[in-house]
Amino acid sequence: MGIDAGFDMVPHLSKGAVDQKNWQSFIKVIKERYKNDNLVEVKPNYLMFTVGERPLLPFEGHKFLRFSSKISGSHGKAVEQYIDEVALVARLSFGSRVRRWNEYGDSQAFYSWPEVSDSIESYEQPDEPETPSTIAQFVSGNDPIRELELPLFEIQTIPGKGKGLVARFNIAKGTRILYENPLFTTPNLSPISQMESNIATKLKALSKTQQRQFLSLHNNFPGKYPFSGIVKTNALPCGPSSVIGGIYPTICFINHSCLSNAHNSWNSDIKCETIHAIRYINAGEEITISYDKGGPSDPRRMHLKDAFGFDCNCGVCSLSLPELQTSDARRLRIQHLDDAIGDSDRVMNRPDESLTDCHSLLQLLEEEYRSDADASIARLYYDAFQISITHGDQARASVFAGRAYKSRVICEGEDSPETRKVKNLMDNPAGHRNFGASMRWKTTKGLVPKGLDAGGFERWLWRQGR
Ligand SMILES: C[S@@+](CC[C@H](N)C(=O)[O-])C[C@H]1O[C@@H](n2cnc3c(N)ncnc32)[C@H](O)[C@@H]1O
Repeated sequence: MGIDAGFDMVPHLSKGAVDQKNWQSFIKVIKERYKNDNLVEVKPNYLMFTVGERPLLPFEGHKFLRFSSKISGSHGKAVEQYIDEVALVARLSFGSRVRRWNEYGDSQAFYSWPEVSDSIESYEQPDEPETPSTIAQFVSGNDPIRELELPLFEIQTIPGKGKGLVARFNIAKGTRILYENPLFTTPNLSPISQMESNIATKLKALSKTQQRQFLSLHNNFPGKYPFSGIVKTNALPCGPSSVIGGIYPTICFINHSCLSNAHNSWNSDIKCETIHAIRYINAGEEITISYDKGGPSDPRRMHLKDAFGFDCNCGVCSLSLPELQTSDARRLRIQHLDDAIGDSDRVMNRPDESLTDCHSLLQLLEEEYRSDADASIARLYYDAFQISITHGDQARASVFAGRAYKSRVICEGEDSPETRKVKNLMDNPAGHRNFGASMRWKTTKGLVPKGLDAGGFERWLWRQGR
């Protein structure tokens, strides 16, 4: 039996410099205090008090919600003493943000247990470093530009490309830059005369302002079918393999780059196209998305010419010949690995090879796209999830789904149906339809190892050295 007791940090700390500095000083004091105490262990990402329910203090303060344990048994007194001491030091650093509570006392715990256990799970893997977009955000962790809801971009003329969107402020990775309902959606109809009359009918149903917005969009295919030309130049598919295209008043001004800094995605719940920054974008920089699916430069440029009617002059297409050859070789290998990973026979019969391919693909994506490959990386981690869960490995599957979730949040946001799907699978990997097809790698979710350093964790995750 026994009672739960501890303290919560309310509100929790931000990623801002002030909170982080205070947390580091707090951790330093705690480390110093317990440096000769063999019940307090220093792990790669947290301090562990090896009494009671083994409460932890993470090194990343923004993740911390609660320090607590059940106070019972022969160690009861010792646990209580640790909680008292740590709470006292925390109070000196964070004042009334430190809220003491116990199960039978007057003061209640602030956070729910699922929130706390999610936060504790996140201690295992450190976050990627982020670059704040303003000084205020650097100091306090809050983003005043977002709070004031200022538009993050303006439409400007871009040399050689017509109009385009340019960032007005520094934009942090993962920021939703804008989202828009389509003016209308349309399938790609044939013959083109039918397409033209279908669009004309849709246009009639729009307001005058919306009609003007449509007619002001660029047309790379002028001639007998002007409406179809505008649609061909500007439509974005409503979903990765959708044959329906959407036309947007602002999003259609975003130009293409083969190494884009933003990602477009159709959110079927809110019926909007969303644009997210997939890397840090500097104020004054052009915001770009990718109109195609990658691949080496010749077929890629041919596709852009055929489908959208322009010769791409982006940074990748303008590389020197040796650099372009290196990029092409990587992109070709990316395509081959992608195809090999999709082979379901291999997933079933030689899953270790499929997983090794996922790992190689991850490294290639990071080399070719640097940190800007979140959409491809989300897909890759989802593939690794599927390989693991097909063979009953819930532990690795939950980690892969967690990583797919993080990447989806960056390029689509928390409210995307795809993001929610991978989040559910992270919590309940066995809920996937392939679970149980084989039990060759059977594990439970609780078997994710704890306390490994980053290299050791990756070797475990990718089943290396087995
Ligand atoms: C959807 S529109 C983008 C907005 C367009 N720039 C405008 O002025 O309305 C697509 C067209 O923009 C131009 N464009 C987009 N990306 C480009 C690039 N990387 N290089 C050259 N032209 C580009 C091409 O004319 C393309 O057909």
